[in-house]
Amino acid sequence: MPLSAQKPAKAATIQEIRARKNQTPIVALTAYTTPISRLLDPHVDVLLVGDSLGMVIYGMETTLGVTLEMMCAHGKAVVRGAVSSCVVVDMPFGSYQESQELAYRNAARILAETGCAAVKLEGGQEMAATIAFLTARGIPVMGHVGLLPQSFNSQGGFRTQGRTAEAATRILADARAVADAGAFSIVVEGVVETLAAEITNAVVVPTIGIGASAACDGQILVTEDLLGLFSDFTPKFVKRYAELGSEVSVAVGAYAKEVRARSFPASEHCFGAAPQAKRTEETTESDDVV
Ligand SMILES: Nc1nc(=O)c2c([nH]1)NC[C@@H]1CN(c3ccc(C(=O)N[C@@H](CCC(=O)O)C(=O)O)cc3)CN21
Ligand SMILES: CC(C)C(=O)C(=O)O
Ligand SMILES: [Mg+2]
Repeated sequence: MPLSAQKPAKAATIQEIRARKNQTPIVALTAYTTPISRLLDPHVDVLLVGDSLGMVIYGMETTLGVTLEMMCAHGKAVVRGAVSSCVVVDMPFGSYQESQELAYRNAARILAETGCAAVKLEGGQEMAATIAFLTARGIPVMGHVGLLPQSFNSQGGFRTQGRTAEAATRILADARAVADAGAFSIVVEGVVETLAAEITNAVVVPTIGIGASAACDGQILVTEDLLGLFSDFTPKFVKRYAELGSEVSVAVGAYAKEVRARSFPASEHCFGAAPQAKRTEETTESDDVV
């Protein structure tokens, strides 16, 4: 295959994202499937295959039940639809916390199976050594501090973080540790604006906020949230740019009504019977002309 027929190399994209510190904001969104990946790709810098897929497309109540197999399957689908954006895949709960070696094995599997550019993992100072281990061995890592959905049980639910001075100091130290360990960017989730600004000023890599104010170097949202396709909950930080859930409901309601009234399918949706005159002895049921 000639080089020109191949997708543009994504390897440089990590450097491009890293270089966006204090530049124009990084635009990021989640994607879990090829068609959504294709639709979003021209508009965004980063496509995150988030473990939020457990809640958004598998109906789980938290992200704790998401598996490596699910992340690999959806990661592969998103990479297929992405041309110019940098695809990052979340490491699921239990796939990286136990040891640096296990984290490396699972991150390498995600990169090898999906063709994504980087992985993301949740955690601050306690994950810094793991981030250093991966980045030193060729696996780009996006960090994630503040509200950590995989720490649902220890953070007391999906709660805004860093409200006390002590907590804010710890999260700032988390972000510093993750940046020092070699992460190329950091998701900052669910923290008050002053803390998001402090973190963004303190680290040399871009911060990508979700529920973390405009003080960050970029923004990310769950795509289904902004499209109005997910309504189990709507956090305060979500802005709905469309109401596709309502549109789906209207369209499907119209289809159901027409099927019941036998007005769908109409003649233009039907394969006409072959004209009698053209039928020959050798025509069989199976090769009937449509
Ligand atoms: N669809 C979806 N969107 C998300 O943003 C998202 C997921 N799923 N799944 C994984 C995590 C969970 N997230 C969440 C979920 C709920 C709130 C929430 O209800 N927050 C309250 C504030 C709670 C508090 O601080 O006490 C809010 O009103 O925003 C926040 C983040 C973010 N992530
Ligand atoms: C919301 C983003 C940051 C995420 O981690 C996810 O979608 O899983
Ligand atoms: Mg996630």
